[in-house]
Amino acid sequence: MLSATSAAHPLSGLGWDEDRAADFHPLAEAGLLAGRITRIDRGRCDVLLVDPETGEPTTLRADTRPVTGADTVHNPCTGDWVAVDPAARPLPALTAVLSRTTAIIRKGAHKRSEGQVLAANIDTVLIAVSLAAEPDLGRIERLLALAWESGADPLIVLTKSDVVHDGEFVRADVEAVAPGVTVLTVSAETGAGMDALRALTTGSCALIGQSGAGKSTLTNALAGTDTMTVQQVRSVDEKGRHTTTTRELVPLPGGGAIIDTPGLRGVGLFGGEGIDLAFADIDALATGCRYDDCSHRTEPACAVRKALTDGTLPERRWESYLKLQRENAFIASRTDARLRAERARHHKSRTKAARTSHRP
Ligand SMILES: Nc1nc2c(ncn2[C@@H]2O[C@H](COP(=O)(O)OP(=O)(O)OP(=O)(O)O)[C@@H](O)[C@H]2O)c(=O)[nH]1
Ligand SMILES: [Zn+2]
Repeated sequence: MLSATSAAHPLSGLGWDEDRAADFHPLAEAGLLAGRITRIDRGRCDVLLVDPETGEPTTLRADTRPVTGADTVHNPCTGDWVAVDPAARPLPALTAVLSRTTAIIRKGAHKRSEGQVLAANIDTVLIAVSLAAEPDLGRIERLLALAWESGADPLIVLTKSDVVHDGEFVRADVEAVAPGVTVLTVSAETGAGMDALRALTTGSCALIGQSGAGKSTLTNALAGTDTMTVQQVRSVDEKGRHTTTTRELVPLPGGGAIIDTPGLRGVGLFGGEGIDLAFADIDALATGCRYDDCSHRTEPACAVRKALTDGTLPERRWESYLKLQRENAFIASRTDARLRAERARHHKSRTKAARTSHRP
């Protein structure tokens, strides 16, 4: 499991470093243990930490409720570094979630304007795309925006290269929609490309992508284990059934760790900076427009429209960009409205409390 090469700290392979240790210092003084959440389900989580008696890594089941509240983005999730009170009864309990360096956050389900955290404290977001089906470039752009927004580096992994002959062509198409992002072609089946992938997954990684993209198979191949259940029946339409139901962090033999996530169907974005990074080419084009505030609609000397006319910027990509921008503006407005409502409520209850206290 965790290699013994990390003489410094048994969890350094998982990203425990001096900064985190410094953050944690006062909590350690209070008798709490530092650990990383490897999986989480309904009020409980598994935390990988160092057993204070043996000095060896061990997994402890802990209660997440003391640090769980209405603010979904700040609730503990897989990959979080946490403080555990080992003496809590009837179960050890989480008492704090350390601040995150990165986090993949998507828009929560049910059209609510809150975020759902898929994975925390990762260095690389692996976007798995199956070569067995026609790649959906729009979906890849969306996942790239989600990945960039997390603060981690995206890496695209085209899976199942053994089932196609035109893998290199697809790779060129995908590279064209992923400026600045490495695109690897792999087969977990034959092992092709897996060494290159291993070389790039030495830190903490999270795998995202559609159901059936081969995420669990990749996780198992990288981890050299069968921790994740792989879909047994492969559907003809490649949509697959959802096999992975929980996000799990699996330590990798060469150091580092991988978090497998359940297949994502519709991914709503939560935050817009990732869009700008995913469409860095459009950003760069826009600097060539005559007007700084060009809307790229009717202004003269618009570099974006020129690129659309001469085909340098494909219409599909431009539409995809506008769509994500619109969606993000909508989310931002809803989030602000919710925050405004919250503040108003808070204000109202404070005013009411003040009035009551002034009445006889
Ligand atoms: N031929 C071939 N099949 C593969 C490869 N990798 C995965 N598969 C198959 O693709 C199917 C889906 O793989 P999974 O790993 O379960 O996909 P997943 O992305 O984890 O799916 P969810 O857990 O539902 O999100 C399984 O039948 C795998 O055997 C590969 O490299 N080559
Ligand atoms: Zn313009």
